[in-house]
Amino acid sequence: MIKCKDLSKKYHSAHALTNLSCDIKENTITGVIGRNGAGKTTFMKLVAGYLKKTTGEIQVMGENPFTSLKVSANTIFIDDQMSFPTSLNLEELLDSFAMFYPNWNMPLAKELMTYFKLPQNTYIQNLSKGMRSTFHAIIGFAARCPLTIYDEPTTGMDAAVRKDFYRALLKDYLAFPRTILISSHYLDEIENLLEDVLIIHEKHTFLHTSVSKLKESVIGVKGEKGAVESFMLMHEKLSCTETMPGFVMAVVKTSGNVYQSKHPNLTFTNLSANEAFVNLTAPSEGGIDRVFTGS
Ligand SMILES: Nc1ncnc2c1ncn2[C@@H]1O[C@H](COP(=O)(O)OP(=O)(O)OP(=O)(O)O)[C@@H](O)[C@H]1O
Repeated sequence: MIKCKDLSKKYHSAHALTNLSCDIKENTITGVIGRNGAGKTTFMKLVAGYLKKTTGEIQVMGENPFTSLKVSANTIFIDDQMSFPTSLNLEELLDSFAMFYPNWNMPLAKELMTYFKLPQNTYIQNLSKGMRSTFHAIIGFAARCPLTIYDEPTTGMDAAVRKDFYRALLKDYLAFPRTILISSHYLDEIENLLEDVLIIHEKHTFLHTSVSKLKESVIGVKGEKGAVESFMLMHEKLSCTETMPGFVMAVVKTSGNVYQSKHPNLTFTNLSANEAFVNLTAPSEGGIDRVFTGS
């Protein structure tokens, strides 16, 4: 569905994305994950054809998305910047979407509006931030576009609405499989939804893999400082914190199985996808604590 090779984008002289490569299969849900400013929005806007690449290759549905009617007719991009005519109420907006999107599912849109208590006779400018995001999400579900891109779709949603949104996303995907890209800073909330993650770090592809492989790529090791330090000699250390005097908890990269029986004096823990991501992309040892050292 999406193939990129050495894709780069510059805004004037500023590099927003550098040599990103990936191959995203049809009918998968991929989390586009990265720290602030990593290049996620830029990547997704290139995929949607909203931006023109600077160099490299990008093909979506076999075409250059920037000049492709096929891509624009089969893609929806949901973010908090969507703008609509303010003279139309929500019901009239839904009617207009039905004209744009061939797979539009009006009964689903109306049921979701009722469930999320969005009055159809109100206007977009009268919605709160979270309600507006919910309305955008409903458009994403009901449009049923073969390529559906959500850029931080849960902005402003409270925890209960976010939970419902994720559940609705999964249910709707199972009912109508399509290719979904979703960027979020809440990887811990969405990791169960995702098949793959595309981690963009410092403006290029850092990792494109399954969620389970991401989790397997790191491990937590706890124990007496000396024992952990000897273990770390054989593995790439990502972080190490003292838990109590003489004892530490480290996170290391693993390239294969680590057997507890071979290290009886250490305790190994599996990390969540989010913990793995945070450790793999941590800026430097010491983190924020370093800023306050001595101040
Ligand atoms: N219109 C623009 N002009 C100049 N630089 C830009 C523009 N848009 C984005 N950038 C820069 O490109 C880089 C990538 O931005 P982008 O918005 O793609 O990141 P992001 O991963 O979506 O960030 P966030 O998680 O904070 O939303 C950043 O360094 C940003 O400052």
